[in-house]
Amino acid sequence: MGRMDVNLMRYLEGEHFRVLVSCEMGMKNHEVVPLALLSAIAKIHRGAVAKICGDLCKHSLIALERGIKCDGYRLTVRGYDFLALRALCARGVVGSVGNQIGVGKESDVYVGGDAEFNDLVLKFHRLGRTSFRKIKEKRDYHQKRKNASWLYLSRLAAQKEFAFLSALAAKNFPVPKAIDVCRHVVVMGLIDGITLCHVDQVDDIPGLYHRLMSLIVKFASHGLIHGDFNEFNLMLIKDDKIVVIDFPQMVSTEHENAEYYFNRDVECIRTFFRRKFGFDSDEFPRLCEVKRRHTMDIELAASGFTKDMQKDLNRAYDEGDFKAHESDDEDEDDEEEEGGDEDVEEEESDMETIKEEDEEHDEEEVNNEKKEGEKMKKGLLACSRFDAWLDEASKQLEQVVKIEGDEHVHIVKHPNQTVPSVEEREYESDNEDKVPQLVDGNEEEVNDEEEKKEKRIRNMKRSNQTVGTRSVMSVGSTIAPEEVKRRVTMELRQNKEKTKIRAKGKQSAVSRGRKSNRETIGEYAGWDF
Ligand SMILES: Nc1ncnc2c1ncn2[C@@H]1O[C@H](COP(=O)(O)OP(=O)(O)OP(=O)(O)O)[C@@H](O)[C@H]1O
Repeated sequence: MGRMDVNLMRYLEGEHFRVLVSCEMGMKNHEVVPLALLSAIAKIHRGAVAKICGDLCKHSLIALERGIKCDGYRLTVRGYDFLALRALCARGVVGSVGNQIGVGKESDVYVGGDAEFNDLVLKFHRLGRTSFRKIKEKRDYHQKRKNASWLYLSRLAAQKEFAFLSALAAKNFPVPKAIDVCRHVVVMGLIDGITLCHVDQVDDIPGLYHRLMSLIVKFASHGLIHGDFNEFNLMLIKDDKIVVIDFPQMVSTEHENAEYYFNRDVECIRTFFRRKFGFDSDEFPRLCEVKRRHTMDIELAASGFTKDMQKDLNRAYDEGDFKAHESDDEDEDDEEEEGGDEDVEEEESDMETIKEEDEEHDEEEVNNEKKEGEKMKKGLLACSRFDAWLDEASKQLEQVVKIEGDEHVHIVKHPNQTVPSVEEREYESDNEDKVPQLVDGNEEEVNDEEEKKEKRIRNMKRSNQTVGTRSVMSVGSTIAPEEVKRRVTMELRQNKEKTKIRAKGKQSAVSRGRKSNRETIGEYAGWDF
């Protein structure tokens, strides 16, 4: 029994714990949590999560598991301990962790201290650890809660113990003081004594025997049967007083096997006294003789620790089976209806926020798609307008060719064109060469005479028509208008046929990652225990 090494906690940053919590959340529904899901839950970039996971793996807080269908991380026992301790530290309940003082079948018990260094006990429930490896063969995604997790069972055990400790202390039963519970850790008062199994000498053996039998009767009169009342779960303190430290299988006196459990408890004590102290007594209580005065069993049943939880836990204790709370369909329905504690609610709300954000993201995408669609529409519209314009232009071109005949010149009038001023006209005539012209490589072949003719006609037209400088088109080209039209339409068609450019490299990976995240999160049916 050594010391718990918690030094590492000092060096872990907020993001480390964020990823740890995400792993815990992911493990509610998954056997292993894929990196993509971790990143989605933690809302940290996948690259950063991968780095953090590397750190956490190095310190055995999580472990990378390679599955048949997918690789992913699982929270280790140490990681779960750290999560609970951190939360308890944050609450100001725990200030230090010391030596291990006890190790049971289903728990590790450490002595610790609060912020003022007052002694306390930290009991880490480890339910299912004995058969933990069994599940490895079937490691893969959970089917709802078909495969129980040790996280669930350990947490249940801790909740139950805390609920019972608090209730029993309130009725003046000799039990440790219940301080707090977080995940699988119960914080309770330290009992300064030794377990009965280690006691070799007692001053008043019959007195101790009677005190123990009275305690069994007191439990029964409150409607409870301990179920595991033996020398390992009893501690002897100053003045030979007894403290009960563990009650994993406490049942109601209304239980169908109540008598059997009651007699078993009585027999345990009788056998122990006979074996250890050679003390035998014919006086021992019987359940039928006990008068029931309180209904603690009913109160405890209503304390949030539901029947199904109890069933799960008892099966796990009885069978020592990791999959103990794997339930048949009927049970599962019940659990889904009844299950739910504060922690779960918190995590559900966490998940809801994640879902909401995802929905927002979806909406954004839909909006983006709409926008893109509109853009495309506009593009197409522009295209059809362009086609129309092209037809119009080519018609006009043909007309020009017809009208001008061998003059080769035409002036197009634009509806928005205004009549240029005299100065403009003079300037234009002076800078005729600078006017944008549609020309081709055969321009040199145009002889001076033709140029003069053009100028003459242009001046003539200007004097009669409303013409602007920018509307001037000089057709000195030898390319046939049909050919121009053909080339332009061909170019247009080619543009249309161009395949959509796909995002490649990093950008593509990011969008693929987001898509797969959404799909993975979509698999959740909410936290269901
Ligand atoms: N409040 C406490 N104060 C002092 N010691 C404690 C306290 N609780 C537990 N221990 C020590 O830890 C040991 C194990 O505790 P406990 O019996 O509760 O664990 P367990 O896992 O339920 O054990 P098992 O199921 O094997 O009986 C005890 O034998 C006792 O020595």
